[in-house]
Amino acid sequence: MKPFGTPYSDHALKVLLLGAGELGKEVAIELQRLGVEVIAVDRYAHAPAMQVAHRSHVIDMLDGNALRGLIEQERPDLVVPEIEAIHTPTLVELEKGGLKVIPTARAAWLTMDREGIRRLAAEQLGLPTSPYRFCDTDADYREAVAAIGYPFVIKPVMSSSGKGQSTVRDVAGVQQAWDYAQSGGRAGKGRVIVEGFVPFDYEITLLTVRHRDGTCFCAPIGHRQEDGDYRESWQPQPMNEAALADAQRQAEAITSALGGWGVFGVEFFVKGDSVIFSEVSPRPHDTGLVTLISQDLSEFALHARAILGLPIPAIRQLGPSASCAVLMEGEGRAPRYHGIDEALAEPDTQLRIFGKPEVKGRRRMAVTLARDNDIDAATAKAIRAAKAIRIEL
Ligand SMILES: Nc1ncnc2c1ncn2[C@@H]1O[C@H](COP(=O)(O)OP(=O)(O)OP(=O)(O)O)[C@@H](O)[C@H]1O
Ligand SMILES: NCC(=O)N[C@@H]1O[C@H](COP(=O)([O-])[O-])[C@@H](O)[C@H]1O
Ligand SMILES: [Mg+2]
Repeated sequence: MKPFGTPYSDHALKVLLLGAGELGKEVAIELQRLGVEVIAVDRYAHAPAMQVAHRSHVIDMLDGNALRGLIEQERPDLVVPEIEAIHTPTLVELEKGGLKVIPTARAAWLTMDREGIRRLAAEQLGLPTSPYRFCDTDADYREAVAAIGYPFVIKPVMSSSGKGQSTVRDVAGVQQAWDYAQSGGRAGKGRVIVEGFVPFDYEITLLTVRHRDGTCFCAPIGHRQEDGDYRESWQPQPMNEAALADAQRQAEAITSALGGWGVFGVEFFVKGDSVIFSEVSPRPHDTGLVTLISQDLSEFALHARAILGLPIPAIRQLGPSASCAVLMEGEGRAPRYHGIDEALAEPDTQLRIFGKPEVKGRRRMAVTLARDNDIDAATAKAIRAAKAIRIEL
């Protein structure tokens, strides 16, 4: 293996993070600990990962020319996508010329669009999924609704964190859900997916790590979502052996089809023994923030090790744990955080404040982490800590 260099020198090992949010901030910290030079990129200044990177750039990552220009200027050893909204065809092109993209440019391209990953999972690999249809027009949509029936979930094909997503229970909600999907996608108006609603018992994220010595799995993470965005997550989610084995089999199938090295967040719905694939992130997952307190190597440390070609001989569980997202709603800049002392008063509790410079609408600003004797106690403790925090604009 090549020796690691020194940051700011001409032999530095350079990582370009495309997306500089809270997940990238933790990846940047882990890379820094290994002496890697980290360059953070996002659409706005002072993004969380920029605050801990060696250097940063503000560009529109959906602009192929801007993206190409920056990569040619920085000449990184690795490009690490942190969000989906990137001009991935440019990454595919540059990869042909030798650029290394994590996990692969094709994986970033396929997963930025719900259609790419759904067709790969359901039609090529035969994984069980909800029934689905893709629609471009109002007429397609009406046909899809008739075919799929109620309740259904509609999402823009390009969106994340529940943006533009609705669950529709009867005919009264059909039009409003279409209008919301047309305004909530990151690429503006366009294609949507209509999915049959899966009446699951619980849902999980199975963090799957592809590294130089093979594939390994973290213990399953259970989570609760509201408006398509995660509120609390906990680990380990109890599962029967058959369901866990099936989830691991499906995670292995989808991640090996995507290829490359790194952490993947594979999302499943579980009903009884049946495990239904939902989607996959070829990068650390927000519900995996719990691993900051539940594992000796968090999902961010695992991502850093995997992408650098380092060994992962073991992942140690530290005990039942939970995370709770701290959201803020409103409009303004430079918020103040009150109640941090109260939030950290109980043992085995931690907090990460992301340092986001601005709020417009609803935004995740921090996360609380807790460990306890069981997942219910850990979740209740993480929620108490989150409730203690008041964010003032
Ligand atoms: N077909 C479905 N049936 C039942 N629930 C669903 C379905 N699709 C989505 N959901 C619910 O909405 C949540 C968010 O959906 P999904 O993961 O597809 O959105 P997302 O915008 O990609 O979110 P993220 O980027 O945070 O992963 C799911 O975790 C689940 O709780
Ligand atoms: N579900 C995906 C997810 O959690 N992504 C995380 O949120 C950031 C965007 O936050 P913002 O919308 O507040 O800028 C992203 O950069 C990533 O860290
Ligand atoms: Mg999801």
